[in-house]
This record gives sequence, structure tokens and C-alpha cells, in this order.
Amino acid sequence: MLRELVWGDLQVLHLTDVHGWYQGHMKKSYPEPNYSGDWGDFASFVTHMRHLAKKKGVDLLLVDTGDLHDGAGLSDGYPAGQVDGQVSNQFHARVQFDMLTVGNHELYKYEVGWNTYQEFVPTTKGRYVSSNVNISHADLNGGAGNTSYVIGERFVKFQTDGGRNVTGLGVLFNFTGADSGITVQDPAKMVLEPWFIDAIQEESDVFLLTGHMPVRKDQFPTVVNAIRKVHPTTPIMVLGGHSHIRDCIIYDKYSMGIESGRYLETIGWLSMNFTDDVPTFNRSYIDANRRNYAFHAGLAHHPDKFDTKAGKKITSDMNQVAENWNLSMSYGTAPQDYYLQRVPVNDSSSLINFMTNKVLPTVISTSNPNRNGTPNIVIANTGSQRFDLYAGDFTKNDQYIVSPFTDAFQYIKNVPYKYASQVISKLNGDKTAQATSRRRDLGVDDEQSEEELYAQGHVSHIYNRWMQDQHVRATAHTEAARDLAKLDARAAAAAANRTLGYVTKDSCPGYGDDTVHTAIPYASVPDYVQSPVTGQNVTGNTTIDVIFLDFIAKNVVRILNGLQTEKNYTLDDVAAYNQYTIQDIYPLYAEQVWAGNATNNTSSSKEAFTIFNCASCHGNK
Ligand SMILES: Nc1ccn([C@@H]2O[C@H](COP(=O)(O)O)[C@@H](O)[C@H]2O)c(=O)n1
Repeated sequence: MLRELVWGDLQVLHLTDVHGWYQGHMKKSYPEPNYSGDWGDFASFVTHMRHLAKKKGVDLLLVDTGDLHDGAGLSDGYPAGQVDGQVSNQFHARVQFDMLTVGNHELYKYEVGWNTYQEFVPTTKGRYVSSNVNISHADLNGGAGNTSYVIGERFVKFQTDGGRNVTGLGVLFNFTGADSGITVQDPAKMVLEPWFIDAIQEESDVFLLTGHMPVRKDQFPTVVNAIRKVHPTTPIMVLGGHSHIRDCIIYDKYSMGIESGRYLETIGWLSMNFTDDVPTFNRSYIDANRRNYAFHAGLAHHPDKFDTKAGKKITSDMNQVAENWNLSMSYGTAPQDYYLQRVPVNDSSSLINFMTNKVLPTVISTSNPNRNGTPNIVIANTGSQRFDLYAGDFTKNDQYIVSPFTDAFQYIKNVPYKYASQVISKLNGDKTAQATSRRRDLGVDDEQSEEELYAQGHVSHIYNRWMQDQHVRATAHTEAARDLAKLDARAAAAAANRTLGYVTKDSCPGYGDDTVHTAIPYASVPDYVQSPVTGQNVTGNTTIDVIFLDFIAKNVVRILNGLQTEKNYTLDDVAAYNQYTIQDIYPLYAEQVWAGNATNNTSSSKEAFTIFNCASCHGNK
């Protein structure tokens, strides 16, 4: 069953953290088909929604809150000579947004930030807002030295089609991990700037406070409060991002904020009715697939009218780029799904189990011919793995999705096994505080605070906790649901028809998800894993090679020194083990082990969500 959107006088369709998933989710295993709409489908959806808004005589704005690339082939699989996101940004630009703002992933590498400024921002027709982010560059007008440029606009003021005055801001969290040449101002300082104070003086019908930061526990309240000092009752619509969750929060009677997930899985909806007294807000999280798009656009029963010419062209142009870049090239066929965090780590469907006990021993343990006779172990941080690996063709695109980092394999040779074998438990050791564990995972100094890590952009713990909450709630309700189902056959049938997906509980009234799902199970995984020792008759005094990712080299060295006093290890003892990075492990494995598997994966996840005869759609007359 799909839940209808509640329209108001003004609504925002919101996207965030697309991370390169412009081709949509292409696998057939659930929940992927729920998110099978691609950028062309999204473009068609937006066109229909804009028409619908016009027909209803209301306003509809389209907002994106950053992190456009890093995470899938169409952004990251670019040929040499280009910049990450350069081509995918061109597809993004084919849908005209009313406001956009910058994410931290646009700022890790100077050339990406500069390319955003030079090539992408001009396509947004003055609607890219980076209130607290600047990039410096040799003066473009030939002046001496460097000039600091606001990446977009500090703020925007515009009028909607319906004549409402909007003041828009685009604020990034207090990010400290930007490349040199890029500066991010703390939002707490930004609100004291003369330009900010000036920009918010004028009365608007609404403030559109966009930004790449979570809507709770970050600095949106700082900005809301600064606006409130001048405009106690003007409506503020807040659109956030960064932590990849679906979330909604009420700041005060006149403002509401939403965060709209990640990876082109979720399209957020925030609507508002202007009233003489207190505005009313509504929010929804739309599953990004053609069925849901057609349903909300009022076309569930007119599927032939859904695709626009422009939308179809975007899809075919993206497919062409994917073909040119070989993104659908299959390294082999995965015989089953491997889940990152859906099953315990000892389960045969665990990606971490598979990587540790099959992939690393097959492709890394044996990869250095000069160390052939020496036993070894391979240690990896599980944070290096980013997504499920689904049954079917394992493509070049999947390579960027599942294991995207280019962390190299290094080793320390001739470590007595009695010490080497203890490294993993020490790495996973002190579980007293999750923060400690995460600090270790990041390879940073023990003194570094949680706040510092957050400021560097690390937020995966927020998404994980959100998934865990959904699972815990689902498990708690299972008993009650079973009892209900016994009494009510219809409820049982409805529950049986649910697919896996997000089951959001946020802080706003009513249901948020537009589709009723069964929560995806969640199991936590250790921070680090180690492959079995190779070789035979390895005893405590046998010397072995300890192989690990360069990302955690410092930690391994420190731990080895804590375990023994015979040798003082330093980073000088660390050497490259092979030419591979963690991004290479599944392609190598697939070529060696899966290449012979038959492919029966020619259909697409989109087929699961045909909009023809949409049985679960209703309400579209
Ligand atoms: N080169 C890298 C960079 C990061 N990681 C892992 O990613 C985690 C940070 O993830 P966020 O989603 O919070 O940005 C970090 O803790 C590492 O586990 C990596 O493995 N290699």
C-alpha cells in the first residue's frame, strides 16, 4: 500500500547525498528494486509534479543538499584526465533545481571543489548556495595573488511562481576535512557575519534553510535561532543531509526540518500551508522507483504518459556513458547475496565473512610471489566495505559501490605468530566506548575527540544506529504482529506482501515513509577482521607476514609495540605487499572464481516495479 502525499501551499521535493547513484539501484534482490528509478525517471517525475503543482495553483520547489559523487560508477568510474563527478554533475544539471548546496564530498579534493565552482555552479543559474564555504584560486581577473571565491552564492532571494518571497541559505556543517585552498566557516560564526545579518533582515514569506548537515544534533538550530531573533514567527523550512537517514524534526511552531536519506533511494517531501496563525507542515519519504513516482504524479493508471522525452534521453545518455566507461562489464557472476550488516558476521551470507575467509585468502594472501613460502594473515577494517554485494553479475559499477576505497595492502614481515595472532583482538579490544573503537578504526590519535571525528565528516555510526533501531523495533513488534495476524487474515496478507525497506520513526507526527515495508534485519560487525593464517604447522615462534591496509598501518605498528619488547616497530618496517588496493579484491576474486558462473541476470530491478496495472496503487483517478 502506498501512502499519498499531503500537498500544501508550498512544497519542496528534496534530494540529498546522491553519491553518484544516477543510474538507480539495478539489482533484483530486495530492497534494491524499491530504489530502481534512475535520473531520467526522476526527471520525468519532477516534470509531472511541477505540472500538478501548477494545476493545483500551489508552489513546488526542488532542492538538493549536496554530496553528488563518491559512491557509484557514473561519478567515480571516470576515465583518466577527468575529475570525480565531472560527468555525473552534467546529468544532475539536466534537472533544474530551485536551490542546491555543497556537501563535504565536494571538498575533500581541491580539483573536485574547483571543478564544481567552474563547471557545475554556472549550470544552476545562481541557485547554488554555499553560505559558509569558499575556495581560493589565482585571481580569475588577472589580479595579483589568490582570491577567495564563495563556491556559489552566500544566500539567494527569489519569488516562487505563486509570488511567495523566499530567502534561501545553504550551510555546511563545521567541516574540518576540506582540502587546502578550501575554507568552511563554523555556522556559529557565520550567523554573526554582517552579510548574514543583512540577508535575513528583510521579511520573507518563508526561509528555505538548506544545508549539508543532519537536521538533529548539529547546527541548524543555531541558524534557526539567529533567524528567529529577527523573525519570531516566519515559517522556516529546513532541508538537511549528510548522515544518510530519513529524519524529521520540529524546531518550533513555525519550522520543520527533514533529511531525505541517500543514494537516490529517497525523495523527500516537505509541504506547508500558510495560515494566519501557525503554519501546518507535512513530510513524506518517497521510495525512488517508477511505480511510486507515477502514483504520486497521478499517473498510476496512465503509465504510457509517465516518461517524458527529456527523461528518456537522460536515461539513454547515461547508459551510453556507462557503456563507454565499461561500467556494466561483468567480472563474474556472484552466486548469492552477501550482506554488509544484515546478518551476523559468522553467517554464510555475510559480506565480511566472505571477504575475510574467501576473498582475501584467495586474492591477497597469495599475491606476492617473493613471499610465497612465508605464512601470512590479512587484516582489514570493516569500514572499508560500504554496500551489500548482490547475486548476479558483479560489474565494474559494483566495484565502486561495494568497496570503493583505494587503500593499499602493506605488510610487516617476519613477525612471530604469537604476537601477530593477537593484533586483531587488540584492534577490536577496548569496547567500552564506541567512540574509542571508532577512533581506532580511523587510525587517529587516541586524544582525538568524537567531535573532531564528526567534524572530519565521519557519520556512518548515525546511519548504522538508525538501521539498528528499525531492526530492534521490528523484532519487538514481531510477537504482537503475529498475534494480530492470527486474528486478522487481511493484516497477515498485507504484512506478507511487504518488501524489505526503511521503516522510519522520526520526531514528526504521522507516518513518513510512502511505502509500508518490513524493516531490514541488522547485525553489527566487528571493526576489524583477519583472514586465517596461511601455511601449515604455524606455531607461536613461526615468523609470518602481517598484511593490512595502509589506512590502519599506524594502529598495527602501535599494537605490535604494545605486544612485545623485542623489537621497536616503526612505519619504516611497513612495505607495499602488492600492487592492489581494497577496491581490487572483488574484481580479482570474481575473475578467478566466478567467471565461469552462468549469467541469468539480464533483467533489471526496474521490472519489479512496472507501473503498469499497479495493484498496490490507489487514489489516482
Ligand atoms: N580511505 C578510507 C576512508 C574511509 N574509510 C572508512 O570509512 C569510514 C568513514 O566513513 P563515513 O561514512 O563516516 O565517512 C572510516 O571509519 C573507515 O572505516 C576507509 O576504510 N578508507
